[in-house]
Amino acid sequence: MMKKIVDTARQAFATARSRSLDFRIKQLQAMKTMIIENDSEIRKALKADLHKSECAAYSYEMMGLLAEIELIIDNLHKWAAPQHVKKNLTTMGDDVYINYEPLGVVLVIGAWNYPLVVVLQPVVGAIAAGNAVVIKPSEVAEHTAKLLEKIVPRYLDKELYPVVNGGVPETTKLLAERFDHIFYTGNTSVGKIIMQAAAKFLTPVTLELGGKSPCYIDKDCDIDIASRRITWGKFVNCGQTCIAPDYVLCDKSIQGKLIEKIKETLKEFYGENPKESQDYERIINQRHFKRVLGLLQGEKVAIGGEHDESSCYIAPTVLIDVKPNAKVMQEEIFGPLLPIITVKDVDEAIQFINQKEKPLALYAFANDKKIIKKIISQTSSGGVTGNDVFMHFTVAELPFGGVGNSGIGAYHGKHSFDTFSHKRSCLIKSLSMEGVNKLRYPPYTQKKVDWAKFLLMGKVNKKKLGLVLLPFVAVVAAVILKKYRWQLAGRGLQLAFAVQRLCFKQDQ
Ligand SMILES: NC(=O)c1ccc[n+]([C@@H]2O[C@H](COP(=O)([O-])OP(=O)(O)OC[C@H]3O[C@@H](n4cnc5c(N)ncnc54)[C@H](O)[C@@H]3O)[C@@H](O)[C@H]2O)c1
Ligand SMILES: CCCCCCC=O
Repeated sequence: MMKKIVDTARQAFATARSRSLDFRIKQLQAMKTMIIENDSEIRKALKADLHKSECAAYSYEMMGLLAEIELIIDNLHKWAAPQHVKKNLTTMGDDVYINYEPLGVVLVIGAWNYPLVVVLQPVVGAIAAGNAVVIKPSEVAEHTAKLLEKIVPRYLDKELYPVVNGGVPETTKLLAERFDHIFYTGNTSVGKIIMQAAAKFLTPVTLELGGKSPCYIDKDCDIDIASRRITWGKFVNCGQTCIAPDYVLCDKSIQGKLIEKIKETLKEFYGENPKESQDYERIINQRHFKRVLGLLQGEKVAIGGEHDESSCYIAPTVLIDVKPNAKVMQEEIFGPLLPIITVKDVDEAIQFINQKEKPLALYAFANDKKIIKKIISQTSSGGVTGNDVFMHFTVAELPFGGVGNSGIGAYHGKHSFDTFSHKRSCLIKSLSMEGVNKLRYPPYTQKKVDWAKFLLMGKVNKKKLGLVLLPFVAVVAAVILKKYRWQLAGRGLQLAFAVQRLCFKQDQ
């Protein structure tokens, strides 16, 4: 069955219909219509999967997707146009450009936490670049996965963009097929499985993974503002956001104030009891509920800690005086627990961050921008936001992706188009001017090498460059001295060529 789906997509790609820019734009417009016409079904599915409110479903999933589609539609002609490049003296008369061409059949595998946008946003980029795309939503967000399987074929070309649902066995079968690119969003261990499967066919991969994204708060900082921004970023979607601040690093002297402000903010955001708030999501399933709860064991709870297994509810929870070797510090939390670890200064924070795998995001709050710049220059992460959370993710011009353990490659906006395109180097020469090519044909002489150096690399010693230019200077001088122009020009040229020959001979 998987073979048939992939073969059909490949045959459809071979018809070349997905290469036409008009076709791509029509498909993207159809996807936009799909989201608008199925607005309420999408919101219902997201509610059923993660208890997302109607507003959250729109703001965190649909809006970003619609904005991405519009951005791509508006810019596609410009991005897809051949890009002419700077030429050297030997290619001056040629047509030299980069041609953006589709890769072929792409596999997009999505995760469950933002099950609409993390599946469809890469698909938008892949369609824009002219590919066929096999779409594999996460089975863990089953309502959204089923909805996508139902609605995508109603709007998009069925052969070029099939939706395949299923769990590990189905994905394993899909991965046995040959693709021209695999774009995977999910955890790091499965990322390694994907890369291994891709290696069999030398298929390039984009791996959008996760990790423990640190959040440093300098003691000289507006704690009130920092707490509000961090509380939002940590607890939105019940902590199940790839770029959520995973843990806080701060001076012990501000820990108390931080707790107090986070408590106040939680009350403002979710009321006295977050369980009753329509804006507070749930853990995706019992397996993840148990995993997250397991990370709480033995820790000092400063805020929250309440939970209810039957509804997969875990209250926004803050842990204090957490030891660096605690269980909660060994894996990405991906749930509503915020450990605070105290450090004595920014240098200790940097050291702490650098001892761990490179994270997907990094946050730093400080009044003094130099401290933020210092952290940026002495650490590495997929992206950084200073004095806020998430914001680098929202700028389409910035590539979104990880580094090291948090991922390979990036997407969003033009970066998505690039990810799913092959940049083909093209040069078209005329069949005339064969004389110029003598330089590259045997028999080779030092004179030819010197000319090649000059023409290709612009490499010539100043003395020699002066001599090369001498004939032209002589001509100009002769023109100025109108009276003797032809005689002088002739003599000048003769003289210059004689000196030049002498010079090249000496070098050989
Ligand atoms: N970088 C990003 O953009 C981004 C976005 C969302 C989530 N994430 C990360 O994803 C992780 C959470 O997602 P998850 O991994 O739990 O999602 P998941 O369980 O939905 O898995 C992701 C996909 O991998 C497939 N899969 C699972 N096991 C597999 C296997 N053994 N072989 C082949 N395919 C398999 C699933 O079918 C699914 O489609 C977190 O680490 C989070 O940080 C990253
Ligand atoms: C507003 C943040 C959305 C992030 C979605 C991708 C990561 O989980």
